Amino acid sequence: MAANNSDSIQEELGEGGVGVKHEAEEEAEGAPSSAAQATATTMLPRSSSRPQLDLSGAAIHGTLEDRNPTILLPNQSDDISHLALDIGGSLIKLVYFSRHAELSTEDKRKISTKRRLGMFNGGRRSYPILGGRLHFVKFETGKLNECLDFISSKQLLRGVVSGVDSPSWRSGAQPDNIVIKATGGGAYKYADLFKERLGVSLEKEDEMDCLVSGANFLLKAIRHEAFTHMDGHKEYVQIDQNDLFPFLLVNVGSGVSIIKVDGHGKFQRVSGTNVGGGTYWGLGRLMTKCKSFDELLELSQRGDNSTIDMLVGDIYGGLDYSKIGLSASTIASSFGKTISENKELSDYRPEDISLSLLRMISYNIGQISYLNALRYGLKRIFFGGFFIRGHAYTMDTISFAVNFWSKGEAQAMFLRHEGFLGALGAFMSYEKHGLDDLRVHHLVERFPMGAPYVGGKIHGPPLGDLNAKISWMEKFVQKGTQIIAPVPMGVPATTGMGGFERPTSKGDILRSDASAALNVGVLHLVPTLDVFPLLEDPKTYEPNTIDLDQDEFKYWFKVLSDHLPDLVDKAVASEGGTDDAERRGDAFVHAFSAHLARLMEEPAAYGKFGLANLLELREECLREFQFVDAYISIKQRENEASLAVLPDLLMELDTMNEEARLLALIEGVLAANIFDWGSRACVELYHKGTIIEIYRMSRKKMQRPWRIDDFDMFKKRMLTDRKDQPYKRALLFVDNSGADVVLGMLPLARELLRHGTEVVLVANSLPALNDVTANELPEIIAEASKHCGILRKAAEAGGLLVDAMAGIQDDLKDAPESVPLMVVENGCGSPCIDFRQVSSELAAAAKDADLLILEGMGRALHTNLNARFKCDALKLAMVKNQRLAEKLFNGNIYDCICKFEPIS
Ligand SMILES: CC(C)(COP(=O)(O)O)[C@@H](O)C(=O)NCCC(=O)O
Ligand SMILES: [Mn+2]
Repeated sequence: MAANNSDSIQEELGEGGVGVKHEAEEEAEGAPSSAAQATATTMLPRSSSRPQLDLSGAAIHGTLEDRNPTILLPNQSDDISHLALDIGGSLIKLVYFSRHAELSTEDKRKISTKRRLGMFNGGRRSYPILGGRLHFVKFETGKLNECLDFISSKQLLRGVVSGVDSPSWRSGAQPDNIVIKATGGGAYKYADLFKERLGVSLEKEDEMDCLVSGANFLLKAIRHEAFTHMDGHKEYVQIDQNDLFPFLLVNVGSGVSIIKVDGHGKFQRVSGTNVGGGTYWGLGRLMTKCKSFDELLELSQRGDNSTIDMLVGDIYGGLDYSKIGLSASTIASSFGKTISENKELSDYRPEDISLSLLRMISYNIGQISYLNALRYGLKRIFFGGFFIRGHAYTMDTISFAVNFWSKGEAQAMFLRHEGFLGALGAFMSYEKHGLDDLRVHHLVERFPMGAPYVGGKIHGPPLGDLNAKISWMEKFVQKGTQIIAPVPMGVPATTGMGGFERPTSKGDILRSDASAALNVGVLHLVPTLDVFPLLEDPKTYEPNTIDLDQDEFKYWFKVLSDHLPDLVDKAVASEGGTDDAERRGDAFVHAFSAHLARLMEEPAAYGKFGLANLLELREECLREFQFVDAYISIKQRENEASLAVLPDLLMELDTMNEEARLLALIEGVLAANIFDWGSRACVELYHKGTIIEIYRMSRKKMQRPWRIDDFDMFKKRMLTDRKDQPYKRALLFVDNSGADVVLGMLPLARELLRHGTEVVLVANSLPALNDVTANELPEIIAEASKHCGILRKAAEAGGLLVDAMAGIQDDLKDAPESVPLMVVENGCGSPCIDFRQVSSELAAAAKDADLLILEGMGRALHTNLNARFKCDALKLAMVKNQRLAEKLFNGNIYDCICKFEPIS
């Protein structure tokens, strides 16, 4: 039976603790020193893959009372590379790309590591675009001027190519030479206006071509793009790239196009119908006086179509027509009831009219689509176009029709970027931009603050200007409940038509498009992210260990909400505790809480969401409000304190024999993993002792067997079975700063180096809680190297000590060549790691690795506990959460996990 550390750890610190306040805690409560501040800003450059847009001067147009205020961003200064348009009958869809700032100059360490890893001339495709964001914006065609203003005010033409195939990424071409890609009928109709107003020519792209290439791109490059929607339940569909074609693509715009897609560029428009979104909007506008499509759609939510539609029951005196399987509530004839009643239009409720119209048109589209799928023997139908708008009833109705008539054989699927297929296709048609070769892991979806809180109309990308963002947040706080609360709806009594039963939608949880707008974030193009090559099977790999079902989500919602006050205190202090920092802190709390509330209401709102995503979302929100590194001073304090005792620890270890030392090293890693500022229980412990006291106590409690204890197996591999064949290269995924890395992982790295194993320390690219980052490691290693020849030689060999050791006397000149110690960044800014998206540096380092050591709860328990690799893997962590310990191991908080998974 595994030992239970929990009581003893609490007791030891509760009673035995000397009552000295944790040093880092003191620092965190006050403003950090200016030195700490300076380091915070100089040591941690913003990630090249996650830049901030400079959108100063952004203004919300309209009053605080507006539900959907227009936002104009006049001084957009990003280097916009491409812009493409789909000008439809009702809406103009605009897709544009903003390129990231130049990558910062590589430092010596990185260059040296890359050389060593053979990363130069690595044969990687080089993208003309190094990284950036794809933005999605829409305008009503009737308000074309707004679109033109938007393009010119945001200088979207600055980087557009002149001469389509020779992109000039930087300079603005003379307006007369500018050509932009456009599709849809408006590309013809409004060509002169574009020339006149903006001086640009529209290069027309075939609409069907664009729809298909847009859909193919989305299905290929975005992980959770397609989903089913039945009975109010949304489920993301994993698309197998090798089994995508053929499918039916139904684009429901003003009219409807039905296209059979057989491959990239291989398709045929097989049918269509003139009864589409334009019909709904046009008839609806005439009949209800609604001012916008969204208003009409929202009206339908409160409608009851039985007052307008003729039902089977109306004909059969309230009875079913059971002989042909029609229940009394089936719609026999849309709008049929109105012929027998002596009523005027004004006698009908606009809500009911809107719902009858919506049902009529959705069923019709579903039915025609099904018939075409039947015609060609297709099982999958993807629906796109702005008619759908993420509207639950529309999707349910279409799905119901497809399912009913095909008797479950065919499946209706929807796309999150449904309205932008044509515009994306036009965008893709620019040649040589390199986007055609993107894969799922190259696009990361983020949810910057601008995106979540718009009710459909944001004219521009997410707010990049901090002030605008905060005002937006403050505004959101006032409007928040309105936006995030479920839309109250009555369950309509009847819906079917021509043989359809009504969908059994859970009416009260369905919602309008207002918040479905959330589902489209901004796609970040991150061409440097790779699939980790040592994953045994990337296709079946699932990073998250536990499923965030409703219950689980509720629990983590509470954990993260409870942690917020403490986190925001630290974050504000890390930025000097100024008024500005306070204001940003408030905005951060509201933003993160709003995301949590949104997810609580609809867990699938942002695609398939696991605990790793939730923890990353918190970090993203902090970054969104420019909290660069909330735990910076805590990390520095803990590093200093740990480095001070490292020489003693190393000396003690060196007195042991190999076996005892290996055990002490693994114990050391597990014990030091207690320094985790993301765990509530641990943070409470820190009040009860100094860093060193807690570390000593934690070590003392390391009784074996641990909850999972494969140490003997690991020891056998290291010291007995293949002692003469040491591992060639070990990747050590390090976790927290301070004792965790200094007293835990570094001594273990040293031991591996001693065995002749090259060691690559893999650390976060961006800060997350108190995790150590790749930028911070070289300095820590340089400090540690002052007291340890093994580390020093290896660090020198790994190019880590370029300048840091200047002035230190060289007593190792004659020592033999050492295997190198290197540092690479993992590409993440989260406490967890998703091995489908890692930095190219890490992917290159993995090439010759035959041992992985994953450390910490985030990387080895929340994610990757069940991940299988192509080489030996050792997973080490202390479980610092009672519920997780019970759930995963039937154990207790502070249990330790040492899981060794050799490949043979
Ligand atoms: C955020 C963490 C995954 C970090 O753990 P680590 O990887 O540093 O070991 C962990 O602290 C955690 O799951 N915390 C939340 C649960 C809690 O407060 O108990
Ligand atoms: Mn951590």
